[in-house]
Amino acid sequence: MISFENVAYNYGGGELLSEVSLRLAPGSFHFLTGPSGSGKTTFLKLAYAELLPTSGHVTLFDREVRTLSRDDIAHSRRRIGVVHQDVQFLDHLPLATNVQLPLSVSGRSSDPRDLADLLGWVGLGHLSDALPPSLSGGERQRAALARAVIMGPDVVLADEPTGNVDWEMSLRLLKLLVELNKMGKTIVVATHDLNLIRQAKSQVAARVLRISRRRVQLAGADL
Ligand SMILES: Nc1ncnc2c1ncn2[C@@H]1O[C@H](COP(=O)(O)OP(=O)(O)OP(=O)(O)O)[C@@H](O)[C@H]1O
Repeated sequence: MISFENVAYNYGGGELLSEVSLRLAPGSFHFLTGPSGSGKTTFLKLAYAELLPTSGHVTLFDREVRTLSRDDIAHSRRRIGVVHQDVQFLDHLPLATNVQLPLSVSGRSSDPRDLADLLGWVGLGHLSDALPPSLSGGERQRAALARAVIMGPDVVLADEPTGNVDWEMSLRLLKLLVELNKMGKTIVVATHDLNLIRQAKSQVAARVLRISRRRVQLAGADL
């Protein structure tokens, strides 16, 4: 699905990530953890070709990102749903319109029943007409997840999806991500929350990637 081969990245200062080689296999579930500022968001941006590696190779769906045209990148991105750390909505538009925005932007029509099903799945069916500023943190995160999957992506990348919510809501979001994985989607969740990772391990065969001293390594079972 997505692979990194000897990837390094720097923003112009010192190297932030180096010698990153790994493969996110279809249907896999990975957590990505590491201290604040270690490069989790940067890793995710490399994984959806928002950033190109300084050196090494990132391959998306069997194609090296540097060989992709702008259109190819847009096409690949449709197969990747991203839940950003800093969830943004268009505040003057109702929740349902915000969630279906990726479809409208790509010129595809949406079946109102599919949208209702999706909002129901994330537990926001009753809030489809609500404006984003009226939503709680957990509601915003669930709306962001719905928006990330509305195009039917193969891969979901979630950056601290439980960053600003309580434990109960974290578990609810985790359950949704696990359900997506059971539907066959490849999932990567960047998180600081080791309790969430421990909790997930009883529900899904998740692997844990840890960023430490610029390297991304598979963590052992000692979380
Ligand atoms: N556009 C940018 N230009 C320059 N430096 C950047 C840029 N974006 C991020 N950085 C720096 O790169 C480092 C890694 O940032 P990144 O957001 O990837 O870390 P993170 O592990 O996701 O952090 P957090 O857990 O706090 O969200 C940080 O020191 C950050 O300040």
